[in-house]
Amino acid sequence: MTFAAIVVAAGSGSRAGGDKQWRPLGGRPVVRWSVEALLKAGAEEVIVVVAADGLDRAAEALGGLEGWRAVAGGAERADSVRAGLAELTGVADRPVLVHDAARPLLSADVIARLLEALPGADGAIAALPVSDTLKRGADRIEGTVDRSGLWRAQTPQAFRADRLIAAYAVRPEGSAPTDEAAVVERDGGVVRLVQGDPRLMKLTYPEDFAMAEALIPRQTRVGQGFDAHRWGPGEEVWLCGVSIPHDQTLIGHSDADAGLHALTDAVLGAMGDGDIGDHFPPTDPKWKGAASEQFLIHAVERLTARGGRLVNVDVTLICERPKVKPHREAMRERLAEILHLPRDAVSVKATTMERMGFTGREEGLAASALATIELPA
Ligand SMILES: Nc1ccn([C@@H]2O[C@H](COP(=O)(O)OP(=O)(O)OP(=O)(O)O)[C@@H](O)[C@H]2O)c(=O)n1
Ligand SMILES: C[C@](O)(CO)[C@H](O)COP(=O)(O)O
Repeated sequence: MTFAAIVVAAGSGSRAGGDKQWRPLGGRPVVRWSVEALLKAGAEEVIVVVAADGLDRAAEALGGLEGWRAVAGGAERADSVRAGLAELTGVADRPVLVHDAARPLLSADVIARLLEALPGADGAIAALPVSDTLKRGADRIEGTVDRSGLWRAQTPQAFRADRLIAAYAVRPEGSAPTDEAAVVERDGGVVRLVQGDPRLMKLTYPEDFAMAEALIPRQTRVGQGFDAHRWGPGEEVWLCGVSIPHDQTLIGHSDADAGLHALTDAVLGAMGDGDIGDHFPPTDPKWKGAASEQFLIHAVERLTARGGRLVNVDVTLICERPKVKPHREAMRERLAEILHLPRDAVSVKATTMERMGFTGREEGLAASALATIELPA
């Protein structure tokens, strides 16, 4: 079924500390989640209603998406919805879904349920039955409210466009309606209740962001990295971010910390984001003698920008000498610091090759690493 959508994002978000629609959630601006979900579900046009000074921010937050346009809203939510309705094009009896940008975790299932429920009614809204006992009062209980038949209204709320426009055209005295269903009910319309979704929670208070982050569906991925460097004359070697006195050093364009290089590749690998050479070409003089920590930090920053997080890392150093064990805890501590991980999520191990191969002959040292990450699905 074809439909249009209005995403209202013109509020000030004062209870959340301001500007909640532009804040990142799982690596994407809050407003982008719903616009993407509606476009993916087949919305022919999505009108995004923003504050008068928010048009540039909308362009930035929704860059790369097609099928939406922004329009300035008003002082009350109802004014913003009216501004969105005025912008609609297309057939008058087409369904329109009105949705709060502040409810980012919108699923295709909820959209489908609303569109299925609409024929034969004036509207349908996503809602959840009240499941807690309800009390009335201020600092002490004045009564217990019967919760049977009570629902918590969510958005989207779906209507035939012409029906909603007609209902909003009536402007009775009194406080502004807080949702579309109230407007259509007041106008004598029949509005159906459709099963909502707890994940459609409205971001209202600062603490709601942590809750929403936890509700984002994530996929777990594993990346692997391997690196080797040749031994040469020197007095110290850098391994996993720690300097170890030694009678040789590892030769490389940077500080040749093979442990950090393998780990950087493991993080990039888990993201499908190329390898360390793509991001820090060895031909670039900028990286000559560079501390390899910055390569790993860069990889983790790219992960964070995509809304991802590291779960654990595991590095194996392969060499006959130096003995790694005396430095292992310092390496774990340094990696835990760089990666903002608890120590028990960081493992550093070492093995010899029993004098076999290039590490056994002490021509070079090798390192292999695994990284587990979580990315928004
Ligand atoms: N004049 C307004 C007021 C609200 N909204 C939108 O309506 C949705 C639900 O409103 P609410 O969560 O209450 O947002 P704010 O009004 O922004 O929050 P607050 O009351 O804390 O300032 C939000 O997506 C908000 O951007 C809007 O488009 N125009
Ligand atoms: C529309 C709404 O999300 C339904 O629950 C809600 O009424 C909007 O929030 P507000 O705080 O009342 O503006």
